[in-house]
This record gives sequence, structure tokens and C-alpha cells, in this order.
Amino acid sequence: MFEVDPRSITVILVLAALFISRRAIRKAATNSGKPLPPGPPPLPIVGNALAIDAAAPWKAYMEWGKTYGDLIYTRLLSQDVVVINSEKVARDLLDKRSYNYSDRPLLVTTELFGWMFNVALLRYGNGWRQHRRLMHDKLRSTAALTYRPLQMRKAHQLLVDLYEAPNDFVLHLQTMAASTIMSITYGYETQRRDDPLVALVGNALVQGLKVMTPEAAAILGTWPFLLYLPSWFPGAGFKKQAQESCIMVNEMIEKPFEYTASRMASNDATACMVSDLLGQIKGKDNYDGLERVVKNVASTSFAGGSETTTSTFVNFVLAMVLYPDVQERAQAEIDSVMDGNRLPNFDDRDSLPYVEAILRESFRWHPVFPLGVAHAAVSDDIYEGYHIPKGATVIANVWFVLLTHSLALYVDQPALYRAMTRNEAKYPNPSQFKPERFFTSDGKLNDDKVLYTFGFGRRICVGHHVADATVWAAIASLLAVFKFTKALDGQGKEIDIEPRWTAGIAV
Ligand code: HEM
Repeated sequence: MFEVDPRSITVILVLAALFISRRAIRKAATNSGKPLPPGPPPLPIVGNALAIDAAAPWKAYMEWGKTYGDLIYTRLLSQDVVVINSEKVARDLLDKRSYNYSDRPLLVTTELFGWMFNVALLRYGNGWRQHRRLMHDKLRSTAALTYRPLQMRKAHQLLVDLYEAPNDFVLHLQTMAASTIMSITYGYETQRRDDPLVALVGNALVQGLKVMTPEAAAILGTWPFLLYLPSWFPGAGFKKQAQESCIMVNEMIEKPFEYTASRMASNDATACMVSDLLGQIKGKDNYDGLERVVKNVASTSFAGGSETTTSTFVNFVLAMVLYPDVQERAQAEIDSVMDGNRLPNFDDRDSLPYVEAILRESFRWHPVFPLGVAHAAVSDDIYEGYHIPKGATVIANVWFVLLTHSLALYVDQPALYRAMTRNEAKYPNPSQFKPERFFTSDGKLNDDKVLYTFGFGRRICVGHHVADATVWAAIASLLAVFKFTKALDGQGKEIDIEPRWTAGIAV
């Protein structure tokens, strides 16, 4: 999170008062006689911002959900924020009314920090459509099948890396995720350690994620005069961070692209997303503009696919250590199908239902995006008698949806709702890693593929087929070869683990 110097806060608050009346006028004009959804009473100026813990914002949303229900209105400084706490409402709005909820909030930090290239952050419109179409073409279900040999090869490399240096397991998992998406996108084979291009992207991503939160954007969006302060002004240090970020982002876009372009020039490029797309646009009128689009979708793929996949891997390994019975059951299943003499491949996937259930539970247990990626309302809307203002940020509290899931379908009494915030009906003991929850009573896999961990409507993750296959390749291979256990101390005793999760990615 960028820092606002305390000395400048007074100045900011005084100047902020000037903006409040503007907001009040706007609200009165848009409310169309219908009430806003229920929510916690906002404070002057800051709205509900002070009640939200930036490290785990979904917890405040969940607490409010207990009191105010499935659709909550809050205000983050001057930004209208609507939080969805049930899958039914998420489906009704983000899927069924996708035409109205496929925009992204205008985060001033996106432009300031050079992230306008990222397809996930583009505003809804023709520019986004053009980018999304190219990505979809290369990542849709049938296209994703062509990457399977590559994904399996990377999974096997992971086995070798882990065998050679088991203590560096997080690094190996990161390498597998980064290297798979780098090969798919740029035909680039990463080094096993300290790859310069992976480092470049990693640094830009870390810098970007620090600042591109709704909170940071809300401060600058509410008080845009901060953008015009010189970077030496107390509290305006974010401008220096922004300049550094723009340089990093530019390198992240250009350097890997140059690699593929120069291999193509010498006729020695491996087939990949960039080489295919450059082939498609060759000779077109607007070549330069289209090349920019190709660069954008390529860097979005890496930025969108590396950290997310790594986090899912790490969740999986942690679960195997904490739930040895689950691991044993999966290994018994793999042994029975492979006869203990070969590694699993994608043709075995249907014969390994328990491994499949582990994959789903790895996505569900601690979702990488606990709050999804924020959508925004294109126009004013009315839902169940409530007014959803045009431009409102719409957040699907996936974390809560996962816990409460179908509850809202059956319970509309707030008192009952409060008593059952954990959906024992759908996911009994939701905080436990329990692949069994994905089986019907007659032992078949159910149809809950927890797809909503990949988002909703027209903005659903365009890389989810690729992500699903990369994660499957890794976990099936790892389970076939390794046993994950707690580390031992000097006396040979197991060292206890206290699992902690960071805020995940919440944009
Ligand atoms: C385990 C891995 C992954 C998870 C959990 C994940 C999850 C998500 C989620 C929740 C969204 C937001 C959807 C919404 O707005 O409703 C998203 C968007 C996106 N993801 Fe993924 N993702 C993963 C891997 C990937 C991969 C491998 C790629 C690319 C190869 C990718 C590319 C994208 C893009 C481009 C978007 C933006 C779509 C748009 O705004 O139109 N993701 N992802």
C-alpha cells in the first residue's frame, strides 16, 4: 500500500470537505426513488473505509453480511461499493446481467502505475473486447489442449527440481508456474533459478499489487489533487513509486516480446501465443496498433497466470502436509491406476476422481482471489427493489460465497442466516480441506467445479482452462512421486505448522 504522510492528512481532510457536497448532489440525483442496499452507516468523508482491514477486507464484508444480508452497500471514501455475499446474487447480477456488470472500476492507480495494458483492468468496451478475443482464441478449451505436452514436461521438471532441492519447494512451484506460462506465451524456456525475465515480471507485479488496491485508488480518486502534488511533497512519495512502476512495466511488456520477435526474425521461434498472433496480424493495415494489443495480451497472460497458479500449488502442498489421510488416499488411487510403474498423464484424469476432488478443493479451500476481481456497474440498476448506482464497484465476496454458497437460496431470515454463516449444507466444516465433499452419496464426482473461484460473467478468467490443466499436471505428478510431511526438528520431532494466509489478491 502506498504511504500518505501523516503531516499531509490534515491538508487532505480540509480539501476533501470540498468534494463532499459534490458527492451529495450526485447521490441525490441518481437514487431514482429506490433505496440503496442495506449496509453499515458511513462516517462523514471516509464512509466505511476505517472499518475495513486492508489485510483481510472480506472479513468486514462477511461480518456485515451477517447483519445486512447478501447485498450490501458500503462507501469507500467517495466510491460506491456494493458487496455480494451469496452465489445466487452473484449469478443474478454478474452472470445474468453481465451486460451491465462487466465494467471495471476506474482505478486512477492503474494508469498512474502503468497498468493500463492489463486486460483484467481494462474498462468494458471495444478495446477490452479486442484484447479478450485474442486471448480467448489462444486459451479457450480446445486451444488449451495443445499445451498439455508442455504442461506435463514442466510438471516432470518440477519433480526433478524438488528431488534435487526439496527445501526450496516454494521456489520450484513458482518456477513451474512461471515457466509454463512463459513457454505458452513467448516460447521462452526459463532458467531453473534466477531467470532474468521472470524476475522482471515478478518485480513489476509485486510493485503493482502493492498499490493497485481499491483503497489506494479510492484515496487518489476521491482527492485527485494529490496527483498534482510534486513527489517531494509530504505524502506524495507514491508518485516516485509510480514512476518506477511505469519503467518496470514497460520492461515487462517489451523484453519478453523482443525475445520472441528476434527468434521469429531468425526463423527459430517455438510456436507460442505471441508467434501465432504476430503471424495472424502480419500485413494488416493497422499493424502497429495490433502489435500493441499482442504485447498487452502476452504480458497480461504472464501477470495473470503465474502468481495465481503458484498460490494454488502452495495451498495444495500445505493441505497435503496438514491432511496426511487425504494424501494417502490420493496416492493409493494413483498407485492402483498406474500400477506403480509410470507417471500419470492427462489420459488418466477420468480414472483419478479423488485427485480431481483434491484439485477442486485446492481452488476452494483458500481462493486466490477472496474478493474476486472487482466489477463495476455500467448503468444504474434495480435489483430486488434496491438501487445499484451507475459506476458502483461491485465486489463478489467469493470467500464468503464459498463458505455460505447455497445458504441464501434457502434462508432469507436474517436471524437464521446469522446462525449459519458457515454453509454446513453445501460445504460441511468449510475451513477443513475435505475432497470428499465433491462426491455424491453413490461415490461419483458431483458437478460442483467451483468455477466461481475463476470469476463471473463476461469477465470470467480467460485462462481458466490452462490454469486447471497446469494445476492438475502438477498435483497428479507430485502425488505420484513424493510424500509431503512436516519438517523435523533436531530431535527428530515434527515441527508444528500454524497456517496463515496473506490477503490474497484483491483488486
Ligand atoms: C489458479 C489460477 C487462476 C485463478 C484462480 C484465476 C482467477 C481469476 C479471477 C477470479 C479473475 C476475475 C474474473 C472476474 O472478473 O469475474 C481472473 C481474470 C483473468 N484471468 Fe485468471 N486466474 C488464474 C489463472 C489465469 C491464467 C493462467 C491466465 C492466462 C493465461 C489468466 C488470465 C486472466 C485474465 C486475462 C483475466 C481478466 C479477464 C477479463 O477481465 O476479461 N488467469 N482470473
